[in-house]
Amino acid sequence: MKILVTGREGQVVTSLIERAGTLDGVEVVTVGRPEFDLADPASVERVIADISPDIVVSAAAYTAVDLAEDERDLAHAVNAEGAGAVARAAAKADIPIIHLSTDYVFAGNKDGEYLESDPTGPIGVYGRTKLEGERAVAEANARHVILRTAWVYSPFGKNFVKTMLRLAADRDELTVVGDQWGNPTSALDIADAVLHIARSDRLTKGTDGFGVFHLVGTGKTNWSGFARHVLETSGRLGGPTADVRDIATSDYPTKAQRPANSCLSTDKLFDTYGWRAPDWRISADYVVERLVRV
Ligand SMILES: NC(=O)C1=CN([C@@H]2O[C@H](COP(=O)(O)OP(=O)(O)OC[C@H]3O[C@@H](n4cnc5c(N)ncnc54)[C@H](OP(=O)(O)O)[C@@H]3O)[C@@H](O)[C@H]2O)C=CC1
Ligand SMILES: Cc1cn([C@H]2C[C@H](O)[C@@H](COP(=O)(O)OP(=O)(O)O[C@H]3O[C@@H](C)C(=O)[C@@H](O)[C@H]3O)O2)c(=O)[nH]c1=O
Ligand SMILES: [Mg+2]
Repeated sequence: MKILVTGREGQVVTSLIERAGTLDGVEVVTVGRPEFDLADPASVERVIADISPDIVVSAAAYTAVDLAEDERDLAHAVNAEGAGAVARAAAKADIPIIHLSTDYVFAGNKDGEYLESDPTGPIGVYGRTKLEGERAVAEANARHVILRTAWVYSPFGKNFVKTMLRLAADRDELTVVGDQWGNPTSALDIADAVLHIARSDRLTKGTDGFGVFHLVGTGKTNWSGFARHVLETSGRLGGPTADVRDIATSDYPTKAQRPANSCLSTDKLFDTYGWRAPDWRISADYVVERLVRV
């Protein structure tokens, strides 16, 4: 099976290359700039047609949440138009698409976990453009699996875990917001789920495996709880550590507003595909271990 993944150095694409390497009969081909630019729909169509994959995994996106507030047009071109172009090219080739989306499509004012059927209501440009992307994908290709994930970290690229470890190397105390709740998710777990779905009969032969699904680490925390866990594990392994002090969102001004609660229920994915992520602490420990033992 030949899987085309969009993006070259992103967390999810890098994790997919690593995890697919453990499987027989799975080939991952990555595409990225300059030949494949989501802001240039003609390049998207050309490259996907040339490679002629069995399935497309749409993992590339404009992910700079704060910068997106100032670069609305680019974020829209990449996350909405670009995603639509990828799904259209897959439809033309008569193959399914697995597309990555985000918890930031929700407003964050629900009590408890969001279901796939809950109303969306993004409160920032990034979330808004990702929601437009979901709609463009669904419209362009009936054979779509849209995976909303959240708070992604990994040994690769830029992410919150690496930021906390970097800051802890120079400071004794970090201040981190304690009033935004969500589900930390390892990109390596996302890769395992994507490969499981891509190889499942439900996707390749069935008709009930399409739609929107939530895919996040099991268990919830807030950003300060996440940071504290990461730095405790790191300290235990001899890596950088620091105390974490809870602050309020209002004490950490950012350009973009973020949801206060974007915890997602993963029952639909489990019921449909039989896959659930490990407890977020288990996955976080594995990544921290890799990061501090280099
Ligand atoms: N990071 C997170 O916390 C979360 C991410 N998601 C979603 O998951 C998916 C994967 O995220 P993640 O791996 O963390 O993303 P990263 O920010 O690590 O990587 C983004 C990828 O997109 C590529 N890219 C950006 N702009 C373009 C463009 N114009 N044309 C082609 N490629 C482009 C980058 O290319 P290059 O390799 O050249 O830099 C990179 O490979 C995204 O859809 C994201 O919205 C959802 C929830 C949380
Ligand atoms: C670095 C730092 C951040 N923070 C806060 C800011 C923010 O509310 C929270 C997380 O910061 P980040 O900038 O890493 O998070 P952010 O870029 O908002 O992460 C989001 O990225 C996009 C792509 C998604 O799709 C989301 O699921 C989510 O992962 O922590 C602190 O309180 N203290 C700190 O020292
Ligand atoms: Mg320190």
